[in-house]
Amino acid sequence: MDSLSYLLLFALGVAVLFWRRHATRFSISYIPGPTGASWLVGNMKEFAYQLNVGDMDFAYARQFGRTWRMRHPLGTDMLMTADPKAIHHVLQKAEHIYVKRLESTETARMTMGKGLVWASGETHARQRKIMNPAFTVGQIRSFVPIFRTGAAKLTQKWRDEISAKAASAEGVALTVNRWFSRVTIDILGETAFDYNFGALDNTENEVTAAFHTMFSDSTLHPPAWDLIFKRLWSYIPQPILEFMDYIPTREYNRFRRTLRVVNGVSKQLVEEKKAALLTESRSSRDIFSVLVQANVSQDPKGRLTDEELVAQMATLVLAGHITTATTLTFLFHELSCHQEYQHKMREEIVQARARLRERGAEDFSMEELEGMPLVSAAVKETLRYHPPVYHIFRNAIADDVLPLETPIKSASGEYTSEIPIGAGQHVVLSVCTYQRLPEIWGEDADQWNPLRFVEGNIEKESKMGLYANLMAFAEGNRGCIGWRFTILETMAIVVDLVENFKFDVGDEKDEIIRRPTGFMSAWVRGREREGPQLVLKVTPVA
Ligand code: HEM
Repeated sequence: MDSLSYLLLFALGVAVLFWRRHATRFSISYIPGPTGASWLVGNMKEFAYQLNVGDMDFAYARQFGRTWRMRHPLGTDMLMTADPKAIHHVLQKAEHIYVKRLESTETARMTMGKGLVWASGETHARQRKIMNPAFTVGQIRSFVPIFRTGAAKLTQKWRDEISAKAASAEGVALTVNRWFSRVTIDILGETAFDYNFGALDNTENEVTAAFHTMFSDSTLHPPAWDLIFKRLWSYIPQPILEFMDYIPTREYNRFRRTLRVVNGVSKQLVEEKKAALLTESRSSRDIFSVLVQANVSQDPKGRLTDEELVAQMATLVLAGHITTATTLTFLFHELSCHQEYQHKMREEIVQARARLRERGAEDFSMEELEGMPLVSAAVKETLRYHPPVYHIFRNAIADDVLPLETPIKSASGEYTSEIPIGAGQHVVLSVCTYQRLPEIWGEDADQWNPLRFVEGNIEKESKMGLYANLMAFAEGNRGCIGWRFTILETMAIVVDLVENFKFDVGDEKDEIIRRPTGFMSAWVRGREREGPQLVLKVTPVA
């Protein structure tokens, strides 16, 4: 497309936007929120450029309460909420009204293809029905040995690395986030396709190389024109939006390059697996085999096409590895800052290992991993305090009334627990703020304290989300399909690493910040040029 076409598309979008804006009978401009934003970009620069993910939300929640308004580009309003009742309504009760924004689904299409994260409506229901059997408790249980093998391999790699660098009692500095990316991608290869990506063995693996820093290369510090351009997507018909595949900018080039590499590998694997399933007598348990089996047992209309099968693989590799690697990164950052807790966790694991030996068992089962209270609490608390998906974006496709637990001042000045919502209204669920509400998590909600999950009654008192009262995995029909997978995988890795190594802060001077790169990621303040990193001092435990 040439520049004139872009301009026409832009003008068309602006015209539609104005038409929609004037046509709507609903306005949320009475809801308190920051003032002084530019008409063109709204508060979106502040939103996308915050130094530390969540700082902006926490400040506004303190100033305006659990629900506030922000300006979107071109003079429109966006509703932000951390109110549990509103979140539950959007994701569960009225999820048919609050659908994913085109901006999110198009980004998903460009990065993962037309798989589960992209799909909506009936296509989503059909895809999800076929994907669900691959994520049952029984299926995840069968993956535990793979998680443990990945963890053992990482442990051995670190031992080799440390010996090569002549370990001293002081330990050796390792850039742990890169290793977490590699181990999680290898585990996904094994569990999803029964395939070895070889990321732990080979730093130059094409898939890991494509993913490495993809989001920071593409989404960190978006230019103003892109923020405005994205605002128009909701008003452009979807088939026209697919022309964005030809836009030659940093973000879109990077997405295309990564999807090309991942699709190349996925296509080859899909062909190989389909052929193997026809000839092999044993039934494989990897996700792809389960998918193909579930697919053939469906009536033809309900089946996934080959293109959709390839897209599911790219979806799982992307959605499944970056999020888990991020959780591991922040968990070990916190453990290195909380030595006492780390020490207690190690004792818990050593005792569990002793019980295992007494029984003559070889390795921890799913139940034994889940039965370590301090390990489990550290995983939950990290997902609470550092949720990799910190915002969930939705767009109302019909008029509705949003219920609130905490009332706000209405347009007439009275307090109300209901916000009239017009079709087309953007709603952002602030997961990071909900997970810091002192009324739910306690007065120390602004601190990483896993003991709240050991001593408190959080999970009994409230029933939000898929796991531990957290919104980190969302909920409803679009809630994370991989939540059990990631919890068990994280525990399996943490147990091995904490049993074998002691973790200390790499450099006391480093301030670790959470940059907004699609998912949040760990960076060192002042050294942003070096990309996402967490360097820790790692010392083998005798
Ligand atoms: C700490 C790790 C993870 C976190 C925090 C996380 C979080 C989320 C969230 C919040 C959503 C809903 C997004 C929305 O509705 O806008 C989601 C959806 C999804 N997640 Fe995860 N996820 C994690 C790990 C995984 C893993 C390991 C897999 C796969 C192996 C996975 C696969 C998916 C898929 C396919 C969806 C789309 C589900 C649908 O729309 O039906 N995730 N995840």
